[in-house]
Amino acid sequence: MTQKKYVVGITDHMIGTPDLEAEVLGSDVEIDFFATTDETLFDADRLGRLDALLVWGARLTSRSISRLHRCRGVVRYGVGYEKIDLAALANAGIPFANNPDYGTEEVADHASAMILSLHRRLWEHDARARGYTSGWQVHSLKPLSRSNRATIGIIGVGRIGTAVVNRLKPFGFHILGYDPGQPPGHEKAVGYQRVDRLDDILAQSDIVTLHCPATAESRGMLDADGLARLKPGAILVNTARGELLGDLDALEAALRSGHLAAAAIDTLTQEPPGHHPLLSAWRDREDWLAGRLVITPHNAFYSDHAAVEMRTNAARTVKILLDEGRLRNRVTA
Ligand SMILES: NC(=O)c1ccc[n+]([C@@H]2O[C@H](COP(=O)([O-])OP(=O)(O)OC[C@H]3O[C@@H](n4cnc5c(N)ncnc54)[C@H](O)[C@@H]3O)[C@@H](O)[C@H]2O)c1
Ligand SMILES: O=C(O)[C@H](O)COP(=O)(O)O
Repeated sequence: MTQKKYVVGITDHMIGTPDLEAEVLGSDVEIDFFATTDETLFDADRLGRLDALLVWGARLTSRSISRLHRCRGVVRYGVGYEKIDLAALANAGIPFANNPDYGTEEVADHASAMILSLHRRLWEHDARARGYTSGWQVHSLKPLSRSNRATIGIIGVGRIGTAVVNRLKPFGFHILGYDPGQPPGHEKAVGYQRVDRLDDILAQSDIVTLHCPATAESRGMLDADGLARLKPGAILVNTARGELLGDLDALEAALRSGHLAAAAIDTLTQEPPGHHPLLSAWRDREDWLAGRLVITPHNAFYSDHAAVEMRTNAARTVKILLDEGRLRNRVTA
């Protein structure tokens, strides 16, 4: 067997077989496949041989980073990078890149579908219609506002937030956006009303949808305190990161009291989720919660097309790094 020029590590089992990556990386590259998300199982000698590392769900801490002796770059398959210790990578002199564009349309579709179905109270109507004993239309729930009377608050108007604005504007919703990272004028270019304080967007929106990353600043922005600042009867959609919410106790209390009318979440702090009374009520379709909590398994990004694009783009980023010494989509701490 001929000696390969480079060794690229790929995590993890969610990939299945790294065949697409092999095709993009070419015959110069040996792939060392770490079929796990458990970083503690990454073998030190194997890490030490890598010229580049491509990660998906695995956490990457100084434990593994200190063993990447010859690594020229780490690339993440996804957009979010809260599981990557960027400071440790910077200390080790290893650049990092994410994969920003592959699933923007899918996440925007997913969030918009959640918004529209909770706004129309579809799942609550479904639950009621299934259990009806007399009458039919009398089961229409109230309140149920026309879309051009409802306000949507978008927190984080980046790629996905902007795509959500573009999808929902034609329905007539009034759209507010809170994003301190966007320059003045962004709101005109995209077509939303800028709000400069988090508290204001929480207080003014009938529906709040989260599209910002999990950072030291944004973690817990909708904990018990944040939820209390929402308009009574608001709807919450979270396709960004579970860490933006507080614990499930706070979400349960807000749903039980009715302060939060409904919530749809694609991302949780713990995935898959453990045991919690709120999750049991959701699994058991308890009457008080029926149709008011929608949970999807962190698949907002997924379509068959996005999955191929994600893997191909991420592998191409590694290929460019190895061939040209240039890391595209570089992210700094
Ligand atoms: N559920 C999924 O499958 C899935 C898929 C892709 C991305 N995501 C999540 O969605 C997030 C957004 O992705 P994107 O591609 O739009 O990223 P992006 O970088 O294009 O946009 C994020 C925006 O959030 C803003 N922001 C940062 N901190 C903020 C804060 N504290 N308050 C308000 N705004 C803040 C930034 O200025 C930026 O404009 C990602 O960070 C990731 O966590 C989830
Ligand atoms: O950040 C992302 O791109 C999405 O959330 C999907 O990737 P992840 O599930 O690996 O975070």
